[in-house]
Amino acid sequence: MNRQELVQLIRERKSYLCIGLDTDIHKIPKHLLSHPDPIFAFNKAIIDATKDICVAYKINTAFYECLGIRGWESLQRTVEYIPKEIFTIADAKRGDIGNTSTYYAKTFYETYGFDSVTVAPYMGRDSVEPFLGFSEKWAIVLGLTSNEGSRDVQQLQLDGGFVYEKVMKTTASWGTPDNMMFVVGATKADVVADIRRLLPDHFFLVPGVGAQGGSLKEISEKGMNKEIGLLVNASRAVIYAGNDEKFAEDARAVALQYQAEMAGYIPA
Ligand SMILES: O=C(O)c1cc(=O)[nH]c(=O)n1[C@@H]1O[C@H](COP(=O)(O)O)[C@@H](O)[C@H]1O
Repeated sequence: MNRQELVQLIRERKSYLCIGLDTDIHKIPKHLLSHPDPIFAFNKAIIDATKDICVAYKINTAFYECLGIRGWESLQRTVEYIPKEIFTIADAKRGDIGNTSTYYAKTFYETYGFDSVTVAPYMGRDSVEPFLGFSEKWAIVLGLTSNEGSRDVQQLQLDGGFVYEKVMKTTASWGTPDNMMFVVGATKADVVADIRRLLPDHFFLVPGVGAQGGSLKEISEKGMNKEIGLLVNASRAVIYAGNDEKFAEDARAVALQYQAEMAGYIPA
């Protein structure tokens, strides 16, 4: 999916909601466990219940990889089930020497057909560039992450800024706002306006609302650009809103609350 299509989808749906399919076999409703593929059964119900109000689904591969071959099958069924007009993110946080990154990129873009993959930029230019050479595919690079540990390295002070600022500015020069986005944690709303000034045109993937306590209001007010430029992810707060037969309905109700709030922040 290209940037124009993504922006149009956001405007049509008045939504920049990304739903995180962090589907944990231990947390899904018990009645699904008799299904031949419980993870897919859960995801299918969530997708059916929310596909008209979100613009992206983020599949965190950890929850699938840990189940071995069956997990990869659930992942594949899920990504194939997501309607083509919705942006898909493989949240795999990859990045290695160039030769290996090329095969990570092929895995997620070609074998599984995702629109994007999350990438850790620590190994530098040759580890990120292989994710940028595919038409209408996106590398979503870790910028300032939502977790406590972001203080350990990302928020260290350098001459003239923080490590994360240097990393984001440098990494941005390897791609364009048409093939690269950045992860900016919702829990870091105090510096989002500064990051937006540094990178006025890029999309930001913003995880950390809901279970991690980030503010949708603050992130929206400080992080939006003229093309909206935000995908705000919620995983647990949406998908585990309920835990019985009506879990998908409960997920929709929470997703609708986010969407309604987002509609209020999108300028006419
Ligand atoms: O890259 C990510 O998606 C990510 C980056 C980050 O800084 N913080 C973060 O929470 N995430 C992911 O976003 C999701 C957040 O899940 P919830 O806290 O349940 O909404 C998880 O899949 C995390 O792995």
